Amino acid sequence: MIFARGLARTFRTRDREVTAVRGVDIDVEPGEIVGFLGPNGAGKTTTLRMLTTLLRPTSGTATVAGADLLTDPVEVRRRIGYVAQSGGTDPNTRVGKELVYQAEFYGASRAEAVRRTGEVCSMLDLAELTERQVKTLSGGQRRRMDIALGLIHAPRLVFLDEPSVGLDPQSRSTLWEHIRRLRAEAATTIFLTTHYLDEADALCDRILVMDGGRIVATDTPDGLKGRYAGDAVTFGVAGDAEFARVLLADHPAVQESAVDETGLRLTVFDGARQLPELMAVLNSAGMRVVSVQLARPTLDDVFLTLTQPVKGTA
Ligand SMILES: Nc1ncnc2c1ncn2[C@@H]1O[C@H](COP(=O)(O)OP(=O)(O)OP(=O)(O)O)[C@@H](O)[C@H]1O
Repeated sequence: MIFARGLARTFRTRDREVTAVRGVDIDVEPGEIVGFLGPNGAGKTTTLRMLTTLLRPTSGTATVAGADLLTDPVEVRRRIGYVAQSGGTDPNTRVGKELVYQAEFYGASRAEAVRRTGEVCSMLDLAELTERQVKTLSGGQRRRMDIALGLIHAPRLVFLDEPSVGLDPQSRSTLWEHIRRLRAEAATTIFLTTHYLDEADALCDRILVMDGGRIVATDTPDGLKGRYAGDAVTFGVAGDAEFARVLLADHPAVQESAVDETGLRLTVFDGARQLPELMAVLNSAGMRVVSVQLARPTLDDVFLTLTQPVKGTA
């Protein structure tokens, strides 16, 4: 659904050149929900704007929803939906009217526009709100309306730029349900940017992590956790914990080791699988293990492992 190779963008300011995106390859399969993560200034928005035809790449090629980004941007635009961070909808207009207008803008007849408005409203639980003025909607309802606008022409691929920013936890989880439903019921492919690692974890089949204009990792949320941030394993031992540490510190799966008041603390890649062997090493040296704890890493751990703070930014 997205096939991009070497996509790059440089901006020229008055006194210097800023390379925002340094040649990225992106592959997204039909029906996937893919999350785009990265610290401020990583190049996410610039990449999204290139993929949605709003910004011309300095170099590289891409096919988006089956159309060529460089030679056929008009067709790309017809085939995709783009939901920006804050909608520019007139606050006084009514929800249903705005959706019908948007469908007509994409070339639908009035009857077709009304039918399509009914469909998206039912999918996003907006059917009760079509007569409401936009300014009376709650934050969560407003975001759902923005998404409905992005879906009105039934695109096969939709880009969501930070979909749940500013929403309370309840509205966020409702929105996530709706995003999952879009994929389940309409087989829509979804490419979203987010700063919330829990959102990426809850929603995405795959995550691309961007840093310094490059994609530094691509994997499933669990794959990233397994690969880039080891599991925390804590052994309580009867006897000398430092001796236990020395026994295990050089084991190939052990990344870090330390002793504190809770016992021997290890960072272990693929901890659940390694645990029996680590215990066997201790047992065969005569150490008795009295307790074991295994904690999986969070995406925050992965994110901090993979991304570097940019100098000069907070
Ligand atoms: N029009 C522009 N002119 C000059 N520099 C720009 C322009 N747009 C973006 N940049 C620079 O390109 C880099 C990447 O910016 P971009 O907005 O793509 O990052 P981002 O990952 O979306 O960040 P955020 O999470 O803060 O939205 C930054 O250093 C930014 O200052």
